[in-house]
Parts: sequence; C-alpha cells; structure tokens
Amino acid sequence: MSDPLLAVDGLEKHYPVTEGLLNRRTGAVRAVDGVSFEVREGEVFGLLGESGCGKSTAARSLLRLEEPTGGTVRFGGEDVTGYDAGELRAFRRRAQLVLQNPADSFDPRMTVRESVAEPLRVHGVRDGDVRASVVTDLLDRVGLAPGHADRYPHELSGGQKQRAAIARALVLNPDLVVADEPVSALDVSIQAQVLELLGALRREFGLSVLLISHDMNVIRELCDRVGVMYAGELVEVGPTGTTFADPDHPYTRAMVEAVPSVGGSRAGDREGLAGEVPDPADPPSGCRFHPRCPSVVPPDDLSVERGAYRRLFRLALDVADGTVDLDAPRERAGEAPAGAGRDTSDADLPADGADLRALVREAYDVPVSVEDGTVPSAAAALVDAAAAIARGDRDPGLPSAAEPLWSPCATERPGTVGTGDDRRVTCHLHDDAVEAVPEAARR
Ligand SMILES: Nc1ncnc2c1ncn2[C@@H]1O[C@H](COP(=O)(O)OP(=O)(O)OP(=O)(O)O)[C@@H](O)[C@H]1O
Repeated sequence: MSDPLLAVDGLEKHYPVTEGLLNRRTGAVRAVDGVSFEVREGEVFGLLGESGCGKSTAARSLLRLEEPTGGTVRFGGEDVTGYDAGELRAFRRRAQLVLQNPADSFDPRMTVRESVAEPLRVHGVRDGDVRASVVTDLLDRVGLAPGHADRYPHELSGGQKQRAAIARALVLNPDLVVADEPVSALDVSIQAQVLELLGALRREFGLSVLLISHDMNVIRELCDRVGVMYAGELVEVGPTGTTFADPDHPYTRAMVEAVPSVGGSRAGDREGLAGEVPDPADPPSGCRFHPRCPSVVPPDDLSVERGAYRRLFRLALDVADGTVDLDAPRERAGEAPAGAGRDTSDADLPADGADLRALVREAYDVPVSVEDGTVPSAAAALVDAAAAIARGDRDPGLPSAAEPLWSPCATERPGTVGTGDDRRVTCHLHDDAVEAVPEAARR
C-alpha cells in the first residue's frame, strides 16, 4: 500500500486547567488524547463522534492551527510537527480547512469574487487576469452562477455561501481538504446537494478529504473509511460500509442503532445512548465509554448472565458515585418509576431497612438468584450500600465486599486489536479476539 497522504500518530491536545491569580496548573482538559489514523491518497476519511468528543480540536491540531501537545503528524511523508514558519505556510496551501459556518470564511466587506481570489493574491499570484479566470472557473464548478460572484456574503443563502467557501478552499489546488461539519449548519435539503458537490469535486480533483461530522448519515454518504471518536480517543476505525453494517465497538453500535433513517438525521436522534459525553477534564478510568456501555464486560471469574451483570454494574457505578436513584434506572429503560408518582426524597423512603433494600433491588432490577456463588453476597453488599446512600447514611464508594462485581472496563484501558478487513477496535470485548496492534501500526 502506498504511503498515506496524512498520517496522524498519537495526536494529543491537552489544555491546561489553571486556578487562582498565579494561574497554577491544576489539571488538563484532554480534548484529544492519543489519536492515530491516516488519510490515504484520494480517499475521504470521516471522523465521527458526539459533540465535544474532540473532533474539531483534532482537526485544528493536525493542521497546526493550534499546537498539539503530543504525537506526530506526517503529510506526504514529512513531519508537520517539525515545520518552521515557511514550511507551515506551504503546508497550509496544500491542506485547506472548510468550516461549519461558511460566514466565518468571509470578510463581509468583500465580494465573493474578491474573497475566493484572496488566497491566490496572498500566495503570490500577481496577474489579475489569471486570478479572475481561476475564480470564474471554480465558481462555476461549485455550482454558483456568474451573477453570484459580485455579491456580498450576506446576499447569499447558506448553501451558496458554503459553495463559495468550498471554492475558496480549492483555489490553491490543495491535496487535502479538512471539512469540519461542512453541512450541519445548512437546511437538510441543501445538505444533500453540498455533500454531492464535495463528492464530485473529490473525484474531479483527486482530493483527499478529512470529513468531520457528528452525523452518521453524512459520513455514510461520503466517506470511504471512518474513525469513531469518543471522549478524545478513537474507539474504532474501518471501511464505512462494513463498520456501520456490523460495528465492533458498542459505542458505534449504539450510534448505528439510534439512527433510524437515511437523510436528515441530526444530533439528538440518538435515543438509544443514555448519559452524557464525559468531561474531558476528568474522563472515566479504564475504557472511557464504560459508564454508558450497554455491553460492559464482567470480570473473568464471574459467571452471570450479561443482562443481569449490566444491571448490577449500573448499581455499582451509582454506589461508587453516591448517585443512587430509586427511579432513574427504570426511567432510563423507558419504564414507569418504581413508585409511580411517589417522590423518593429522604422523607418518603421506607423507614424499614428491609423495605428500602427491596426498593433498591426493584429499582435496579437486581437479580435475586444468580449462578455464581460470589454474586449473592457481593450483590447484597451493594444493595446495603445503595440503601445507606439513599438514606444519607453513607458516603459514596464501592464497599470492598462488592468489588468482585467491578468490571475490567472500569479499571483497565483496552488495547487496540485488528479485527480483519482493514478494521481495528479498542474495546475489552475484543481482548481475546486477535493479536494486539502495536501503537506504530494503529493507523
Ligand atoms: N481552548 C480550549 N480550552 C479548553 N478546553 C477546550 C478548548 N477548546 C476545546 N475545548 C474542550 O475540548 C473538548 C473537545 O472540543 P471539540 O470542539 O474539539 O469537540 P467536537 O467533537 O468538535 O465538538 P463540536 O462538534 O461541538 O465542536 C470540549 O470539551 C471542549 O470544551
């Protein structure tokens, strides 16, 4: 296989968190935390993930619009992270960024013609006639009428503005276009047209494209391969068709299952995925997806049915956090709360300990009989602790007797394994599946 156009290895962007007048560093926002992928010649590679997972930061860092705090980026075999100012200027000519809001690409006082021509002028094309003919040709190719050229940005629709922004990105004949949510600010009907345009231009110009989107349908439409990001990390990479048809990672699977139809899906359609994207200043230990994971892995020596284990683990997580909620688990599952209409505030909790424990068991659907001898006592300890937390008699934290229930997903970082056909996944479900992929080969 030929060298990729762009090779990103262990890319990291941490923002310092500071406190006080002296700006003492107290932590870091791990916006991008060791991301590796490649964009091959002529391919469209998609970065998919929920809002806040670090997609835009990854794009800005690999283009060195912000300095990465770790990792390397190679472009055409050269180390971008080592470029001096002159080399960076040449790189910026070859790698162009298209933003979500096309208005950001334009000076409101310049006509479309002037804006699209500007990069040519800045990069030394002095001949005005040459500039004019390049611009006229490009505006035509992106589907703008000649009459649009002398309009100001505010006189164009959103779709027309994005077409003009794409023309501006292409005017220096780049090798790579990084398109960050290029259609998410547009009406659904216009999105399809702009995506089609990107696809056509990519074929016509032999471009490589890094397409960033939270929308699975946008990625599906245009991308040859996809990298799925979660909380600053890539969890799965593979060809778009096979990855979406049969995801290896539970996060990808949850996203696929939550997007019912092709065309017009937007963020918020993902009903299947409960909970929030974690705070990148304090990401979960082990696998970052474990608090939301519907397929969390039981400890090796525990033989419990998967569904029962997941419910026990949910309770264990809530006990560890001190957030025991006697109604929420049922509501999360779309069922009526345990006490239908009854407020489980302190005053209304059953005074009798056995009743309260029964309420915990019911709310979390804790299995009463399980195969393994360890579970009843660990589960009982968990239920006791949950009841005590609900009453306000106990601090958060997992009781030691319940530790056998703790999932390796919560403590051990999963390795990355190849699962065949140009696919790889970072998930404990696949720990035993295939040989580990070393860091250097993870792209
Ligand atoms: N300059 C900054 N300082 C501190 N934190 C930042 C900074 N820029 C981004 N972040 C944080 O980094 C995380 C990733 O942000 P980023 O914008 O890259 O995510 P995203 O996946 O592109 O989401 P969106 O599509 O909403 O932009 C977020 O939690 C964000 O708040």
